[in-house]
Amino acid sequence: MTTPGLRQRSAHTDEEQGRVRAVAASARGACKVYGAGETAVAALDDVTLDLPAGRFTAIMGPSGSGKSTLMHCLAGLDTLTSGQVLIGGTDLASLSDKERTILRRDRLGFVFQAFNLLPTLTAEENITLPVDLAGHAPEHEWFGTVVDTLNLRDRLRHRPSELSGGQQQRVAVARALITRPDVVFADEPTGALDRKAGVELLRFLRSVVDDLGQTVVMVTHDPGAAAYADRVVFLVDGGIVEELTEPTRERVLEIMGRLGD
Ligand SMILES: Nc1ncnc2c1ncn2[C@@H]1O[C@H](COP(=O)(O)OP(=O)(O)OP(=O)(O)O)[C@@H](O)[C@H]1O
Repeated sequence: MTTPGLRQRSAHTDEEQGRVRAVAASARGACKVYGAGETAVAALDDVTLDLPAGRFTAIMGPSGSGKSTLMHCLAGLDTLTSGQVLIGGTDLASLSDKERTILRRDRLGFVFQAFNLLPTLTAEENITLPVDLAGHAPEHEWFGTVVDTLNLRDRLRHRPSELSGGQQQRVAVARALITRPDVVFADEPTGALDRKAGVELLRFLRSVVDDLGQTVVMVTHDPGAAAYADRVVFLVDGGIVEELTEPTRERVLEIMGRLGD
């Protein structure tokens, strides 16, 4: 996989201008323990992390290092044992279950390895589902921008079974973006795609960040995929052990080798 030029453009611009970015989401002293007593597992061990707005962050680490747990806790899909998660300044622990569900629906987007599209709905209906469920009308201009950025304009009337895997995942990304979320969480988004479709999807995710100013966080095992991010955070045994800005596949591979994956 080649390193895209677009990523370097945004990273350099930031550096040159010394710009301080807003934080879209953060974890503060985040700990998560599963089980109790002798069988207790510390899946997250004092993680403090800021996710800057308008950036693409990848989370990597060996199997069992806590990547999914971190993403699930950041996204309010799971709760911490101690510490804090803030989404745009809102402490998730201060919300009731219902408020947290609404925050997830209105302010976060999700893309999973399996596309999770509804088979009976068209691509357009799948994309607008989150706003339809919230009882809002889709913003036409934003819908058009998202559809054009993801090159889905001529696929809107197709059902998922009439789309390639890559196109289905682009519909899933468009659906994640339709509410203009604070953060899009992507869990192995290229895991079910062949190499070519995977590269294409990563380029689209890059342009979602560069052209639409969205914030993307991606868990991946693939060093080539991580190289599309602005920054890679490496977890081992539930803690952040290393960070890399302007990653290349080679640098990511080298660090992962050192971390024992
Ligand atoms: N629901 C659970 N109950 C008990 N232990 C859990 C649970 N979920 C995760 N764990 C444990 O927490 C640790 C971190 O798991 P997690 O799934 O976050 O790692 P990961 O880095 O995403 O792994 P992988 O790359 O294999 O998906 C592991 O030791 C795992 O066994």
